[in-house]
Parts: sequence; structure tokens; C-alpha cells
Amino acid sequence: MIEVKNLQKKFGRKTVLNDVTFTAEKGEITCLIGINGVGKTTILNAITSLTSIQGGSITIDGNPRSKHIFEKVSYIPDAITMLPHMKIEEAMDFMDDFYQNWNQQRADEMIDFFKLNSTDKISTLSKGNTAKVNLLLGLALDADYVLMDEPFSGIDIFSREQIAEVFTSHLIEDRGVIITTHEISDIEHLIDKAVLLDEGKVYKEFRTEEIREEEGKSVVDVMREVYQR
Ligand SMILES: Nc1ncnc2c1ncn2[C@@H]1O[C@H](COP(=O)(O)OP(=O)(O)OP(=O)(O)O)[C@@H](O)[C@H]1O
Repeated sequence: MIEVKNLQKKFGRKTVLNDVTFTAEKGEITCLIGINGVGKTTILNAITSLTSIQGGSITIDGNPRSKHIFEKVSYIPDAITMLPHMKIEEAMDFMDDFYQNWNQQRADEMIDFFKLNSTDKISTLSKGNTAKVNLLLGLALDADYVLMDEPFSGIDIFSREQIAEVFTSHLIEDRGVIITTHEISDIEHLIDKAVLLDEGKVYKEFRTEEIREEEGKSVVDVMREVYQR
């Protein structure tokens, strides 16, 4: 389990996260939801120690984060970090050299799944295919947890559907996933838990199935209540 407790984050004098607390379990998809600028990316950066925090704690399976965090947690940022002149196969080689937990078999499977051509250069890919390569590079790591920042952002419906399919496939297996979005419609039916952020706080954390069964509400219904109040 990833446990985020009373997280505080300031940029200069501006408080961005003010007492953020939530958990993300293995085998589940947890979605951080909130309008632009609410601090979703900052939370992922904090979990992976890419940004410092001013208070609170973050544990992974009960342990504080260490320099070996990337063996346990794979971070898929909202934009690809590979150099544009690289071919997809070169980007995969780079990952293989860099990470001990790179799984080429899973990478090859995703190349087939997304119908990508591994000799294509990253700079020549469409937005949708770039997003797929970005996803592939993160998901091919054997990590227990995967953090994904806005994987659906700015891509067409067919690519979004294909990416959504990954969430129900064995490519996610029993890993714990934290995904951020301000657009829930593509993944509403896939997520186990929603964490609604507002004004630097967790406004509501709920299991999507419970709210559906007990209150007959969708995630979007709850979002409307929270953000249009
Ligand atoms: N390096 C930085 N220096 C100063 N302010 C920053 C920095 N990074 C983020 N911020 C500010 O922190 C706030 C939260 O940013 P963050 O990117 O985490 O939001 P977000 O919810 O992921 O937004 P989006 O949906 O647009 O991606 C924003 O007001 C942003 O301007």
C-alpha cells in the first residue's frame, strides 16, 4: 500500500498541498481527480521524491521511501522523457540499460498490443502513439506500483479506448496504480477508488463501487456535487 499522510507542500510562499491524506492499495486503481492546478502532479512527484515536502509522510508497503524507490514504483509522466531522435527500440534499450527491472517480454507484448513499429523514431509519432510509447516504457518495468500522470490527455478517442483497455488487461496484473486526471469519463468504470482534491486538500475519498451501490451515484455525480457546490 502507498500511504500518503498529512502531506504539506509549498512552492515559495504558496501552499499547494495542505494536509493531503489517502491510501492506494496493490491490485487497485486509485484515481486522483481535480481541476487544473490542484496539485495532482505535485503529489506524484512527492511520492517519487522528485519534489521535496514540507510536512507529512509517505510510506510504500509500510516503509519510508528510499533511493531504491524506482524498483518498486514506476512513474509515467504526462510527457515522454526520451529524446525525440531515438527510435522506439532505442528507447527500450535505454530503459533496459538503466533499470534492472525492465521486462522486454512485456514491452514486446505492448508493441503488438498497441500496433507500434519499434523502428519508428519518437519524433515522427502521432500524439496518441507517443502516449502509448510513454505508457509502454513505464508499464514494462516490473514494479509493484505504477503512477500515471494524465495518460489520456490530448489524445483521440480511439487511442484513449486502447489505452483504457490496458487497465483491464494482465499488463496491470495485481499492481497498484495511481492515475491522475481531470477528465474521468474514459476511466470511470475502471477505477476502484477516487480521491477528489480541492483547494490543496482531499475533499472526498471513496470506493467507486460502494458509492454506486449505496447511493446510486457515478463518480461524475460526486464530482458535480464537489466542484459545483
Ligand atoms: N516548480 C514549481 N514552482 C512553482 N509552482 C509550481 C511548481 N510546480 C507546480 N507549481 C504550482 O503548484 C500548483 C499545482 O501544480 P500541479 O502541476 O501539481 O497541478 P495539477 O493538478 O497536476 O494540474 P494539471 O491538471 O494542470 O496538470 C499549481 O498552482 C502550479 O502552478
